[in-house]
Amino acid sequence: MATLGATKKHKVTIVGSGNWGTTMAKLVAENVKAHPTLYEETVQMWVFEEEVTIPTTSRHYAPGSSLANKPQKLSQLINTVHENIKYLPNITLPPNVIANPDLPDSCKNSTILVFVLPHQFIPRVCDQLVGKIVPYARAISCTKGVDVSESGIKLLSESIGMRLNIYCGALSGANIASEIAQEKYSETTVAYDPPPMDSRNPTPKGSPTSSQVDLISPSKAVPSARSARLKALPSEYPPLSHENVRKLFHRPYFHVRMVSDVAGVSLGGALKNIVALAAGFVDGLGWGDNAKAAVMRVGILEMVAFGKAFFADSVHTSTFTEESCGVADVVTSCMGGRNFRCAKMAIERGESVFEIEKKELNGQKLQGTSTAYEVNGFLKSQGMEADFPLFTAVYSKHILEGNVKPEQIPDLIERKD
Ligand SMILES: NC(=O)C1=CN([C@@H]2O[C@H](COP(=O)(O)OP(=O)(O)OC[C@H]3O[C@@H](n4cnc5c(N)ncnc54)[C@H](O)[C@@H]3O)[C@@H](O)[C@H]2O)C=CC1
Ligand SMILES: O=C(CO)COP(=O)(O)O
Repeated sequence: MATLGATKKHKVTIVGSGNWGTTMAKLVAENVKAHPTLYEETVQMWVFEEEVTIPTTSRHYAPGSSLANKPQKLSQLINTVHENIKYLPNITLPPNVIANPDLPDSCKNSTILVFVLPHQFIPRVCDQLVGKIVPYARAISCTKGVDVSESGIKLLSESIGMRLNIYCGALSGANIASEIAQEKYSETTVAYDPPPMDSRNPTPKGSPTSSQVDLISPSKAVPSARSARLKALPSEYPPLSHENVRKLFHRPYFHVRMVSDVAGVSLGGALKNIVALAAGFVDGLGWGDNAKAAVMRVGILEMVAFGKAFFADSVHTSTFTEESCGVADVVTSCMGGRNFRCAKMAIERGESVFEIEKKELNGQKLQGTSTAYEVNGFLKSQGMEADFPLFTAVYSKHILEGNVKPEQIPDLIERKD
């Protein structure tokens, strides 16, 4: 897409700086540098500030220095050594990543906000940004989870969009962050359904009209959520077409497929974390690959069924089967994801997943446990727990602590018809 007439460039902020957040900052910073007509050269990365001490195993540990063994602010350390030694150790960040602990300041005048936070922190972070961002900003949610409240279930993209009155797409895929940070090949799916006023493309045949698209419309699952009117992206900025959004994320080692199914992409990433816990439980019992495959098969069916039941108007089933954010993410997460690894360790050591998370993840957060809890609460409210036996079994075992033993999973997920 040509940038003819554009006099401004997009400013990008990564909202989050964990394992995936820092990896995102790295690859986006590489891309803004590669596309200087579209994007400003520096990328802000909001850091939830904490004090860290450089571990003796770090390449930045200098025994005699005044900073050795002294707690330092994580944001300052990142800007000094160009590494997030706590959440993404041993990976050098490009110098155009600027760590910033001040949330509104990090997002000031940014036209693109990339949300990469554990999902439980999204509401509070968004609330702090209300009125502090440009009204025509656009967001992409890279977070995996859902937002369940008394009013129903929302995708995180919906939740971010509604809280901030902006458009929000989603990025999700078979994406173990540490592999991507090391520039090992992987694929991802970016769902971005740009309003025609952003893309400045002639509206393709069969597409919704401008007046339909410039509303943030909640899915049917949230009947009471409000709709908000989007503010057009000023014409001084390059259009946010699929092509230009792709340029922000695509790297030679990180291949992006653009789609329009925001609901499918968001749901796949959220629900696969429940499946990964189940895979960890059966692996922890020493049951081997066949058991894991059985759990994955049932989990994928429940993911599709969940989309059809609660997001029927928006989800395309093919997103789960054809794109990286569906089956491929289930596979990688059930082989090496944190949810899988912690669930497996929990069974092997006879401890709860929560204890393992605290002991083993050094501040990183699991999303499967809270998602299992939230999805179960929603299913219960719909009287549909029995329709999702795998999601229900994971919740029963690990949130209610011992109602169900992992050995019971095969019987619980067996179809009764
Ligand atoms: N790590 C991975 O391989 C991948 C992660 N994701 C998703 O990305 C999202 C973010 O995960 P990661 O970047 O891996 O984070 P992480 O789990 O590595 O780190 C936790 C982050 O939460 C922050 N934090 C702690 N307390 C906070 C608070 N009160 N308010 C705000 N932030 C707080 C910490 O500073 C840290 O940045 C999750 O939804 C995850 O499922 C998606 C794909 C890959
Ligand atoms: O989402 C992921 C891989 O795509 C990472 O999953 P975990 O959070 O379980 O590590």
